[in-house]
Amino acid sequence: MRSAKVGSQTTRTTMLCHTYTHSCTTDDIYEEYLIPEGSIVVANIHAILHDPTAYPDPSTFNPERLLCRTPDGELALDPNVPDLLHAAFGFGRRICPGRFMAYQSIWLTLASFLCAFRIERAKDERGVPIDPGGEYDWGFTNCPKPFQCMIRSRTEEYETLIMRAARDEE
Ligand code: HEM
Repeated sequence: MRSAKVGSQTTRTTMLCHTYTHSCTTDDIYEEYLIPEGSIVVANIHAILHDPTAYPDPSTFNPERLLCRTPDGELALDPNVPDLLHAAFGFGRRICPGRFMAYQSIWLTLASFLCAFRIERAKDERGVPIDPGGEYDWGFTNCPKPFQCMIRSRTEEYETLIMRAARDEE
């Protein structure tokens, strides 16, 4: 990761282009490039979050990369791994104002979901687990391509609760 002066802000980025988002308030130099005043600049968040020097083997789904053991043997967030939030919500004056709500909503949704459901690979007709493949669409934002999986409630109690909530919604 490198630092680039963009207008009056300092932005951590690996690639700049003149297409979208931040508008330079003065002429600026990034490496050998002149970025004239008024240029629109977008940070390549995908490249930042796939920087192999910060996140080795970045395309592998490996949430453990963010964890370490404390001297007491407890699991904790590894302070040596750059925080994903540094880049995911943008930068400077135009940083996403919904980031706190988004982050808390994602945390609550995932924690509730994982508490109530077990997610496993789907099985074929012979009972062999089907590998989801891990392919992604390409675009301005990337989503996984559709894949099969098996979602089951972890306990009968959860199942009753979920069925009751679904009935109440009808
Ligand atoms: C995971 C969820 C979200 C992600 C990853 C995300 C990411 C981003 C990013 C990258 C930007 C551009 C920042 C920049 O120009 O540097 C942005 C802008 C913005 N986001 Fe979000 N966002 C999320 C959720 C939300 C939510 C929940 C809200 C509102 C409740 C929201 C409202 C906005 C607004 C209004 C802007 C434009 C800010 C401006 O141009 O001044 N976002 N977001």
